Amino acid sequence: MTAAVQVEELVKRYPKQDRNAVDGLSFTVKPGEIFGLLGPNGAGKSTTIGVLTTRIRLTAGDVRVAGVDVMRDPVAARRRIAVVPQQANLDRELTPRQNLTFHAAYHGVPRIRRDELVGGLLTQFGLAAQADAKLDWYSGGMAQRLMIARAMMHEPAVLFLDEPTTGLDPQARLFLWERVRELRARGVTIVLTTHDLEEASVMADRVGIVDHGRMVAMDTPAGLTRGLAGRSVLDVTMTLADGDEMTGVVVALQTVVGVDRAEPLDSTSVRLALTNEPETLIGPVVTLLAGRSATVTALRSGAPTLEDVFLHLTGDELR
Ligand SMILES: Nc1ncnc2c1ncn2[C@@H]1O[C@H](COP(=O)(O)OP(=O)(O)OP(=O)(O)O)[C@@H](O)[C@H]1O
Repeated sequence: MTAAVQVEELVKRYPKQDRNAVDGLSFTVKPGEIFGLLGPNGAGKSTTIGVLTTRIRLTAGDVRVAGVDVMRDPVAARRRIAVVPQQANLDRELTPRQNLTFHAAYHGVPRIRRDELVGGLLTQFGLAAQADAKLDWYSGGMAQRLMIARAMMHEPAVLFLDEPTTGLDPQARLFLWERVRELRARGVTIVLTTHDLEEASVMADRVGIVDHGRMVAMDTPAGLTRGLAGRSVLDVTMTLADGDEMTGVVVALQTVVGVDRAEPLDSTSVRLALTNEPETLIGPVVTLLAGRSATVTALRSGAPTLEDVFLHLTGDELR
């Protein structure tokens, strides 16, 4: 079976830069899969998507979408893909229906097929009632739904979604996730870039974590968290002594044997990634905090999340 996306040893070096933005990246996405591409800022995700969507010329490597080589035949590649950017780029002079039909016409979809598709997509994305209204009053959620519906008008094999639910409320997010799953059920392959690790773990069949232009891990979300087996987490909520600061507490907790990493969750709580069982850490942690005159008000242990995997692999320094 032809892979929906095939990236082999991709290298991209921007002009006048002394290092590669993408540095020998390889991955494959199967047809009908939702693949999440994750990574810290500057890791090389946008550059990779730019190459896949023919916007950026690669320096070296072999990149194919739906079997088409993006360098050899970018026009054919563009016919097989659709991109939904993070920023709304709808035509506000047009109605939602016109946004869809004009897009399809631009892509050479015959009128009969356009008319067949438009009604179904407006209904699927919950936009049928406003199909002929002015776009001006569209909410962020509606605009995002319309952009995905529009992207589907030329029936792409692969859909690229950049941060699809950033800024949406929980209802809008769930609605969108459901629609994206429906597209997958119809055989559309989805490549998702996101900083929302919950979105990645809920939505993606597989996740690739990129750092410094390389793939540092690739598996199902469950497989990635299993990889941190034995590394449970302990969330500690406390009242600090007057004059004490969370940064100092975090540094101190980092020194406790069995604590792999400590990171502040907010001004009163810290998450500890553990290499030992949580029960064995409660005593030392409470004692250390008591020594700083801090009072522990809540303790919660749990399994690692995709966020823990992400931080474990990419470190916690700011990029
Ligand atoms: N047009 C450009 N010219 C020069 N360097 C660039 C250009 N675009 C990106 N870079 C650099 O390439 C590297 C990868 O950037 P890229 O935007 O692909 O990362 P990213 O993972 O998408 O980051 P983010 O999550 O912040 O969007 C960064 O070091 C960035 O500064």
